[in-house]
Parts: sequence; structure tokens; C-alpha cells
Amino acid sequence: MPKNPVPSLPVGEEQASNSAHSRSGFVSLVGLPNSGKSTLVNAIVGEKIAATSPVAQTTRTLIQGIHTTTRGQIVFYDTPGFHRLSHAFNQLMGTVAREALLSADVVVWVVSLDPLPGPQDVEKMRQILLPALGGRPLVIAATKMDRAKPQGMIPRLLEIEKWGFPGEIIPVSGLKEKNLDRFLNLLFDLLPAGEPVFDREWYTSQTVRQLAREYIQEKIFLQLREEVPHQAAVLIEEFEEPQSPGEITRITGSIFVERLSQKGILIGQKGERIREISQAARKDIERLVGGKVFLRLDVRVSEGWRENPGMLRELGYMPE
Ligand SMILES: Nc1nc2c(ncn2[C@@H]2O[C@H](COP(=O)(O)OP(=O)(O)OP(=O)(O)O)[C@@H](O)[C@H]2O)c(=O)[nH]1
Repeated sequence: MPKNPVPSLPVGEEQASNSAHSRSGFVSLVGLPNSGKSTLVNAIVGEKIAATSPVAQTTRTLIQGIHTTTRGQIVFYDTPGFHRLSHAFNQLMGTVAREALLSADVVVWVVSLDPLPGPQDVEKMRQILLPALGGRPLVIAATKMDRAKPQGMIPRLLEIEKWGFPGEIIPVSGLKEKNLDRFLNLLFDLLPAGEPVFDREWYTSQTVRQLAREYIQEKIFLQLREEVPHQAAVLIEEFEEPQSPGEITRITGSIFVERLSQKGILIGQKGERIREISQAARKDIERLVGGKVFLRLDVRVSEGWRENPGMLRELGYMPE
């Protein structure tokens, strides 16, 4: 079990209709890039554990979010979106998502209501999802319901129904936290009986170090919308926790890019962009650790890191 679990905020109050029979299990959130998986898991656990951005493919690793109530415990796997698998790195992310799919008790397909996926993407998900289900329940979380007007939402839900996937379709909004209690109750109904796997106080199994990396990665995506963020990877080189209360947390990280030109873009004029990335990430990390943080980020060039197994391993995208 990973070190440094992050303690949870107070948990949500769904109906305790089944408290005598605790339920517990793993739920995988899968779907297309940018569909809203990370936003949904962040909303449920009440903290930012996964990077979100308007750019597709922000999530790169498997992220566990933990939700515990009187009904039991759900461990969510937030997975990288399924996308074109032309690249070694993308293939790796596809493998991570598939493994999460296979090891879950319940699978949730997160579908954006606005825009709805097109026919090709629906077929892709049919090919990936249906063979992998093997009799396990599927729930279709039709998210971004806040963006679809009431009169526009019903036709879209009917359209999803026409696709003919098994399982209940439930409209939700991660961003506006709509209908989450109904969604969670449905998941608890589908999970096997069992006691919580993780401590009730945890909201993620990510370490603080992993969360720090996630926050930095998110700020890169938010600052740079074009191809650069996809070719940038964060490595936390040093993470010094305070030895006594009130002391500063010291973090040194490297951002690897594939080309020298990308290094210039990331650094920006007179270092302005890297400073903004670093300041925004530092604020998030300070909130997380509840104290002052010193964050130093260096931008380094590592040509072709996305094709290099050694680098993928060092960056934590591939098992040792
Ligand atoms: N209006 C609205 N926007 C949302 C909602 N959920 C997500 N978004 C936005 O959609 C974009 C993508 O959301 P993410 O949660 O990063 O999507 P993801 O599926 O994790 O993306 P990948 O990392 O590419 O797999 C972000 O700009 C979010 O703010 C929602 O319920 N309502």
C-alpha cells in the first residue's frame, strides 16, 4: 500500500438505506479523452486528485479516488481516455485503462452529453467495452448535463439508449456536482457486500508526491493548449517533507520536453511562463500540505522520451 495517504475531507451523506450490509469494491471510469472522467472523480472525493483541463489526454496514469460513506466504500479508478494508439506512450496509456477495466467490479462509461461522441467513437467504445465486461455491470454516466438544456438533454439520453449498451444511463455533472448522490447510490447497489479496503479517512491512495506531480502537469496543460503539453512530462526529483510543524516543504522537479523549441515555449519570455506554472502549482500543493512550499522546476530536453522505455519507467508511466 502506498505511503503518505492523504486524509479525507468529511464524506458525503447518501442515504444510509443499507448500512447494515456494507458494500465495497472497485469502479473503473473509462471513456474517450476529455469526456469528464477526472472532473467526476474529483467531485465525488471532494478534492483534486486528478488533473483536469480542456485539453484531451490530461490524465496519464491510473488514479485511485476513494469514497466512503455509511453504505460502504467505492474505490474509483480514473483512467487515461482511450485515444489513437499510434504512439508507444499512447499505447501504454491504453493498456493502463484496459487493465483498470478488467479489474473493476463495476465499469462506468463516462459519456459527454455536450458534445455527444460521434458514431466512430461509439463503435470504438463498443469494441473495447463489450468484450471486456464479461458479465460485470456497466453504468453509463452521461456527464456535463449542466451544458445540455432540459429540452435538449432528453433527446441526447434517448440517443445514448439507441446505441444499445447494457446498463443504466444516468445524467450527472462533475463540474456542477449534479445528481452525484443518485449515481453513487446506484454504484453501491451494484457492488458486492464487503468491508472497506482502505482506511475510512482516505480519499486517495496517491501520495503527496504523486499529487504534486499531477498538479504541475495540470498547470502545464492549462497554460499551453497546443501540442507542447502532450510532449511534456513531470518528474519530482526531490521531495523533502518538513521535519517539524511550520517548516517548509521543499520540492524540486524536472519537466521533460522532446525538443529545444518546446523548452523555450515552456520557459516563456524572461521565464514568465514557467514562473506562472510553478506559482499556480505551488498554491495547490500548499493547500494540500497545509503549509508553505518551495517549488523549483527545471525544463529539460529528452528527445523521444515517449518512445523510450527507460524514460517511461523513470517517469513512472511504466512499471519497474
Ligand atoms: N460544463 C461541464 N464541463 C465539464 C464537466 N465535466 C468536465 N468538464 C470539462 O471538460 C474538460 C475535460 O474534463 P476532464 O475531467 O479533464 O476529462 P477527462 O475525461 O478526465 O480527460 P482525459 O484526461 O483526456 O481522459 C474540462 O475542461 C472540464 O472542466 C461537467 O460536468 N460540466
